[in-house]
Amino acid sequence: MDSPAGKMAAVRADSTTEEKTAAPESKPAAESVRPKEHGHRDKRKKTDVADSYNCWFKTLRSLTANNSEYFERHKTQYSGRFSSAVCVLQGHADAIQPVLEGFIRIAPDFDADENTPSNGYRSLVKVVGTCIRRIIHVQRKVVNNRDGLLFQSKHYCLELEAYASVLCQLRAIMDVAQKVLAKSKHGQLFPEEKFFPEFLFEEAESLDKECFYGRCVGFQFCSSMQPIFHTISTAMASFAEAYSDHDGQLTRALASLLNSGKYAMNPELRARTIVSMCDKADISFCKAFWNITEEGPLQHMSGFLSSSVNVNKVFHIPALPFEMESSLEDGELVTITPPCSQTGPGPVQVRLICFENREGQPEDISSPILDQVEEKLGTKKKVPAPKSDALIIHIHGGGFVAQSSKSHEMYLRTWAKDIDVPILSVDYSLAPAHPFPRAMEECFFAYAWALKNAQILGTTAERVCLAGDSAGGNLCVSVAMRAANYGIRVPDGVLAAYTPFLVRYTPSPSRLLCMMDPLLPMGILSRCIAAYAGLKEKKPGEDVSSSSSTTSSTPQLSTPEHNFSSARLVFDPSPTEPKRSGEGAAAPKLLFTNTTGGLCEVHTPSPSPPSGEGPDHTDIPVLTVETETAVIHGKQNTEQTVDNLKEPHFEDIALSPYEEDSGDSEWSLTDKQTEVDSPSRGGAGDEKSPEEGSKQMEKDRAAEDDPNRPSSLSLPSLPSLDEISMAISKMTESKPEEVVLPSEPVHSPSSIAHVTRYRPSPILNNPYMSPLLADDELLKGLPPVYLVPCALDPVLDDSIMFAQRLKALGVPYKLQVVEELSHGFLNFTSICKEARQANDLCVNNLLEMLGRRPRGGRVGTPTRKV
Ligand SMILES: CCCCCCCC/C=C\CCCCCCCC(=O)O[C@H]1CC[C@@]2(C)C(=CC[C@H]3[C@@H]4CC[C@H]([C@H](C)CCCC(C)C)[C@@]4(C)CC[C@@H]32)C1
Repeated sequence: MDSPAGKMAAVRADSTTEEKTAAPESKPAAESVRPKEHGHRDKRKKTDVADSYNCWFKTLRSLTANNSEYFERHKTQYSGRFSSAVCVLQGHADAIQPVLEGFIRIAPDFDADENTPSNGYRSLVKVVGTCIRRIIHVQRKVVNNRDGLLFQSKHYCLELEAYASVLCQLRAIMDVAQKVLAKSKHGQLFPEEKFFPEFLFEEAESLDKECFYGRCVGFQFCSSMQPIFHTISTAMASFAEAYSDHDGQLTRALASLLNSGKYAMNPELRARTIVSMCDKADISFCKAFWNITEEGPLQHMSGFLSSSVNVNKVFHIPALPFEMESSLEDGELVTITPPCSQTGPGPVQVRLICFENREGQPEDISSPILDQVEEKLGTKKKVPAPKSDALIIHIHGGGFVAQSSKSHEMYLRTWAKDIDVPILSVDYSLAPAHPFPRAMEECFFAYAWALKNAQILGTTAERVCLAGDSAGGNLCVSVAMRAANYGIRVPDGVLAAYTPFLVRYTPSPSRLLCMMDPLLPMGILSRCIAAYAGLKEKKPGEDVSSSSSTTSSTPQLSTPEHNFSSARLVFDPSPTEPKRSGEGAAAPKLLFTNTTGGLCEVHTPSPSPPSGEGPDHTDIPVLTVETETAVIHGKQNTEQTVDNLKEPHFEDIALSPYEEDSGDSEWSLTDKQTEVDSPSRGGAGDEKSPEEGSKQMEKDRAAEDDPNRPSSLSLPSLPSLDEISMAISKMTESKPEEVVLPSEPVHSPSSIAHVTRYRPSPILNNPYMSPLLADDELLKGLPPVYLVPCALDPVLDDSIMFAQRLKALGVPYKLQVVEELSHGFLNFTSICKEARQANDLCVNNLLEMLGRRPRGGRVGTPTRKV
């Protein structure tokens, strides 16, 4: 087998090829994989970015002045609210502009490599830019329509008020981001551990997040994602209500269908429900909602929306130890023992998906229904297709607490058809019933078993890769590290889409995006961490010093506090050597090796996991196949005239939630932000000199070189309430009516009580839980890693920092940042064009790992040269 170093040479980057071939079709990632430009083009680009931002702020000011003046003169039912909304949001815009410029200036220092201009600071800048442009769009519509008889004054007023609140909270988030920056070392997106910033969590948690879940939900993403987020958040709010009133997944699904109308009609009510649910709901709510497509009428969705496959079977890998050849020493055998942590040994449920029935696969593995149909149509192939030479082992996401191979079937079937390789997806046991390291052990066991038993999966497994999204990507990397550590064959590549690599309560600029993320709100993320780590959530006022592992200084993984069988099974987090064959091979009944090869004594039989907590693990000695039906199938100034304002300018892009995205490059800031230097900001014309901000930062950067200064980076501070009020009163004398919009970021005292749940714990230092914490030796064993994060995803920084580590260690990697899409985009491939393009990118990565030609001749040899 090729050594990782050998493979590295084979997959080394030729980003120019990639750019040329990928750009037209795969917009989401192509922008961020575009190589750095040089010379005059590069300079022009920097000026473009600076100009764009200047223009947006100028345009906003002009429109605000125009609308403000208009509504002062024309008194109508909503005129007061209009005046106050536009003035308040202008106040926030003025306050945020110098801060934004500061971030634009420092952001390039945090990129993983010069060809990938992406990190959490860039993302925050981008989000603020998008918000400003949406406000411009709404204001321009007001200017265009306000004199018309059919002018929907209430609608536009509510829109502007909503965006005023969003901008207000963005100010607060930028403020928290500055504090994160101040605690971070140069180039590091995560602050140092010794600065465990509880106060940051307090601030972050206490922000009023409702504005992000109402009518502006998902505003940061591309236009085609917005109806999706309106639907999901409506479903989430109605499910939350149904969840508290009913038991049973089906009744809840039906009740939420009935509730959905009111939440669809009332975005503010929806937002309140979601925010309150995120504060209060426990992990079982997430499980129930995230699994909604697995039961009831939605369970057949994938059948209609995705490709048909001939093989789609669920079976169990028996909990029996087996031996494998060592990849390190010829002839040596390594014993692979069944997963045993927490609940004792148990089988692992897997799903085999294959486009066609292949040689070696058991007879009954193809679909009887499909067989009958094909027989009738006379298309039935009597002879199975020959064995494939490749295998994909897939590990699904779901925050470690929910979902299964079934909920990810939609894109897996498409992969099975497009790549035409058997896919084995692992239904690992879920937290909190099965905390770390159970899932990792099961995935590793399934990986090793699949290598050993490849022939019955219809493959010779000459090329094998691991692929996972979100939490599943994390598990894939851990499995690959473990394979290297065990000395067994490592996969030929790992695909990790939007993956968390640091599963602990560490802030970062991109993580601040969870304050507004429709899928991964902060309250839910923190509960996923606690569930996976087996930590008990600390209730306000509760003393955890005696109850938890948090106070333990032992480096050993401590016992999770719930759902723990009486089996004394302790997982040693240190990456020790596995048991070699003949060194006391396991006796599966009572004594068996634990995950690291040490002997464990079982005192009680392993209980079956409760239903809904992962696969039903009854110990079965043979491979069993469950039959499941295979489904066949921008010069403007304040003197600008109204007419000018009505004219569409270069920055007048489609911003309405339901309007088609223009696809203009203005949308995609990342590629324009490559190496953004200090932009000259003299022309903005506002009292707060942005240059002051930049100079201040320059000083800070110089001071940063002083090794004796612990916190070195800082940005200009936000203007105070008084400054904002003065700015507002300068623009208008009118007082707000009815709605009082915040002129300073609002904190909600009710949620402060929940911050107590963020606390460090030794278990959160485990490298198999957080590969970013793995030592160099462990990471060096990894095969090429293909990272596909999303620019607007809370876990973006995880991939950026992981890529930085891999780069430093010489481990081949490829980093392609997907723009404008949310975390979980693979789940939206059948309903969103951009998600489909991003999926194509993942497919091409997989093809490449498997030694095949990429589809459409796109994507050359990608891995960055280190
Ligand atoms: C001060 C700073 C604070 C920082 C705080 C710390 C932050 C910690 C950060 C990282 C730690 C990592 C923790 C774990 C990460 C978990 C990652 C992870 O695995 O997350 C996945 C969780 C499931 C999900 C949300 C997802 C993707 C797709 C989603 C699915 C799409 C459609 C599905 C709907 C139910 C369909 C409904 C259809 C209809 C309208 C009825 C939906 C929403 C189900 C849930 C998934 C990502």
